[in-house]
Amino acid sequence: MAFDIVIVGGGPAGLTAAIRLRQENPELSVCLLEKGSEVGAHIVSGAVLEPTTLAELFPDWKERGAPLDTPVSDEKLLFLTEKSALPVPALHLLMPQMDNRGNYVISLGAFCRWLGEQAEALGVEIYPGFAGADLFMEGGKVCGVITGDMGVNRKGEEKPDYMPGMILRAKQTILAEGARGSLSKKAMAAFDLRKDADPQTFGLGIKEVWEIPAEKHRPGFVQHSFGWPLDTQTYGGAFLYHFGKNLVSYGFITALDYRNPWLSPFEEMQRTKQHPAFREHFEGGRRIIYGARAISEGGVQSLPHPVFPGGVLTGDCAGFLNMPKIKGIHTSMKSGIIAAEAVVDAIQNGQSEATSYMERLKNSWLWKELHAARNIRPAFSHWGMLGGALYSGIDSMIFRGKAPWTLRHRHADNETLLPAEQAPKINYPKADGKLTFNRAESVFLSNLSHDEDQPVHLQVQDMATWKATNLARFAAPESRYCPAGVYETSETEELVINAQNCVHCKSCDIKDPTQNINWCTPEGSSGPNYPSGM
Ligand SMILES: Cc1cc2nc3c(=O)[nH]c(=O)nc-3n(C[C@H](O)[C@H](O)[C@H](O)COP(=O)(O)OP(=O)(O)OC[C@H]3O[C@@H](n4cnc5c(N)ncnc54)[C@H](O)[C@@H]3O)c2cc1C
Ligand code: SF4
Repeated sequence: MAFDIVIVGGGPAGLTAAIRLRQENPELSVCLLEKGSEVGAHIVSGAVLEPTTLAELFPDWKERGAPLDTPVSDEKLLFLTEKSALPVPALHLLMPQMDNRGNYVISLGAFCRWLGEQAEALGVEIYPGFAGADLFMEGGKVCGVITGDMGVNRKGEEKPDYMPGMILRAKQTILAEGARGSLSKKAMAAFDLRKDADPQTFGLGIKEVWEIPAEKHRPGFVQHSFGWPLDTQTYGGAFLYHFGKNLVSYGFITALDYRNPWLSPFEEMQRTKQHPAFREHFEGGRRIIYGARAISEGGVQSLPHPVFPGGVLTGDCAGFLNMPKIKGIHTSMKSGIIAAEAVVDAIQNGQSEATSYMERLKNSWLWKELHAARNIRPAFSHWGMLGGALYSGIDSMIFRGKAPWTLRHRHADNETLLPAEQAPKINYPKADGKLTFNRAESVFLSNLSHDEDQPVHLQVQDMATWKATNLARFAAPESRYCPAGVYETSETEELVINAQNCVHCKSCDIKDPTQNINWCTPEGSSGPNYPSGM
């Protein structure tokens, strides 16, 4: 099949790019692939939306019925100790990036479904349930993508319902796969796009949605925390947003450059709910959805060159997220708009590379915003939690993001673990089944579908390396960082992979110490089926 443009990924970046392409030139044929069973099925986010880019895309978004129903009404940033919570005073002055006035708490899944409808109304062809499994290369150039085979058994043999992958040819391919995209990783390696960039650094966001009693619901209330339970060298914290009809979105982000291999992001997330500042929000409620996803935290200094022969990178797969704001929706959407305009330009001028993308990015508010935010995340890696918090106050209030230096990211996340014997073990409390839960009960709420009789999509290249490094040196850290309990160590010290539980967060691809685990796309439609509240 041949199109002018193929987009891989139906998140905010890909859908926005699709819409802008057709707004710019309704003659262009645009196809969008989404590996989830429908648009929104694999989407995980907080999500507080800054509506700036949406207003650029559709100035009449209100009349079009965009699902932005809960304006932010009140917000708090708390520094937690084990028993107490200190609110950061004069928040908007000290940390202007945390100012959420004018923003909305949304379900990003519902928002993406709405964007999908807008795209289809403009003539974009959306194919949910189809994963982009490989880049289609010809003459050193990306000429489209190849979708995954369907109907292959665990041994790699064809089943009766076998359907080979399709080649979708395109003049330009827009990769919009979100953090640690599998095709984006291939494109970055094939064209050496990261050669001038700092290592990308990621966080793992784990999230639950709760339904709580109406009398306790405070629509638009936003709370963030830092400090306890993480140690002072680990970056991260919790968020809690009241939205929709008696819903609360609660989650915890743990930076994946953490050092202690005994740390479990899932357990950190569970135990934070027991803190008095969070606990009260869940009392009398019930947990209805669970999910997890990596985010790209590195900022502007970790961005790869986003243009390659035949295509571009947009959104979180490049790393357009503003970490101090904990926001990547409006930035991903903006990169989608800019990418679309550059791609239209390239096609109209018969160019194979959308060379104007970089220049357009550099002239945009997106670049200014990311540039101003660039030193805050690395400050926490350099000076720990308190030093980082102090630096971020100084950077925001005195330098206003214009400090004449740029702090670098020195390590990739897979390089930071200490040997297990040099790190303190962490005793996590047992789940109580009411407020806190174990992984198996949690993954049940991700509504997974995954045919077990298909090739394992978590490819461990070399089991001997796993034994010598992961098991012997780091005490099998994947059994703790995987939020879905996919990895277990058997009694005979073999690695067991429960691939059917994978929620596609991509943390194993990022954090595995020797980069021995490669996350590949499973059959289309596999994975979570998050409902609209997510
Ligand atoms: C827990 C958490 C909380 C967050 N909170 C906020 C917040 O409050 N505000 C905010 O602005 N941002 C927040 N973010 C960040 C925000 O969600 C992301 O920055 C944003 O969703 C990135 O958009 P994207 O389109 O680049 O990628 P994604 O949203 O990740 O979408 C990528 C899509 O591509 C699909 N895909 C991937 N690979 C393939 C493939 N090979 N073939 C086919 N389909 C593919 C995926 O299934 C997915 O649907 C949060 C993120 C997390 C994880
Ligand atoms: S197997 Fe990997 S990608 Fe899947 S849920 Fe676990 S850590 Fe995430």
